[in-house]
Amino acid sequence: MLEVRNVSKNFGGVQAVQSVSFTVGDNEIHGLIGPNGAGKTTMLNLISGLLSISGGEIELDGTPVHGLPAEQRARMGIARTFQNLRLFRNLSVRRNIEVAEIRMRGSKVADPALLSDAIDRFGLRGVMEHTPDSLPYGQMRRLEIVRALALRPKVLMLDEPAAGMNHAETDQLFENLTWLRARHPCSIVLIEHDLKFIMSACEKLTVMNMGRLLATGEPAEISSNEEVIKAYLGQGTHSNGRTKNEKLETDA
Ligand SMILES: Nc1ncnc2c1ncn2[C@@H]1O[C@H](COP(=O)(O)OP(=O)(O)OP(=O)(O)O)[C@@H](O)[C@H]1O
Repeated sequence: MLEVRNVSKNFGGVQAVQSVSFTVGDNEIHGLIGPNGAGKTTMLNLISGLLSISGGEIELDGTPVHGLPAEQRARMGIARTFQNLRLFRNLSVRRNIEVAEIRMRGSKVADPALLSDAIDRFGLRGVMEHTPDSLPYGQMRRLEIVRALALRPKVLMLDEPAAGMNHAETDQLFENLTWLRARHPCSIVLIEHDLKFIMSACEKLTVMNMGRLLATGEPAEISSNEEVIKAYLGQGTHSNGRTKNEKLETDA
């Protein structure tokens, strides 16, 4: 179980995260949502250790992790993908996966069967010797997820995994995450703007707005929460589940 308690982060005068608390249960798919600039990516960076907290506590299975370096947290099972992909562009897909494994575990492949199954499931088997740049965007995002599995995560954090994907790819991603949880039980924390995806994929949601916690609970509770509707959902949802803001950004 991942517990975030009263966590804050200041960048100089900017209070990006202000005393936010939420809990991610074992084997739960938990969505982190909110408008642009709400502090979602900052929260993922604080949990993974890319940034240090200004206040509060983060615990994994009762062990405080907020004082530990990112690599140690990764070894304990906190894995993630990035909003802007961070793949080794000059290495093959195979090496990208192996490097993650070597760096974090000190052994080549900790769970070869899991990785092999994930490579098949996420459609990477036929492109193992290709470099990431030669792959369609959706496949690069899938590679990031498989690479994170090399750490055999307890908590897998995905920053906008459906960004840039078409409807068919988003549906496939949903099926893949369902498959993954059955194959390798772990908690999944998802940042996503695709509300249709998030509402069907997640069992719990945490909503942030301007650095603060707006609400945390089950999707049905959240979608009828007046404050959430006012700050986020009420921005106008399009048929693809995206908000007006995003549509405008896409159009720009
Ligand atoms: N390294 C940084 N230095 C200064 N300010 C930062 C830094 N990183 C984030 N911020 C600020 O913190 C706030 C929260 O940003 P963050 O990227 O976490 O939001 P977000 O909810 O992930 O937004 P989006 O949905 O657009 O990705 C914003 O005001 C942002 O400008």
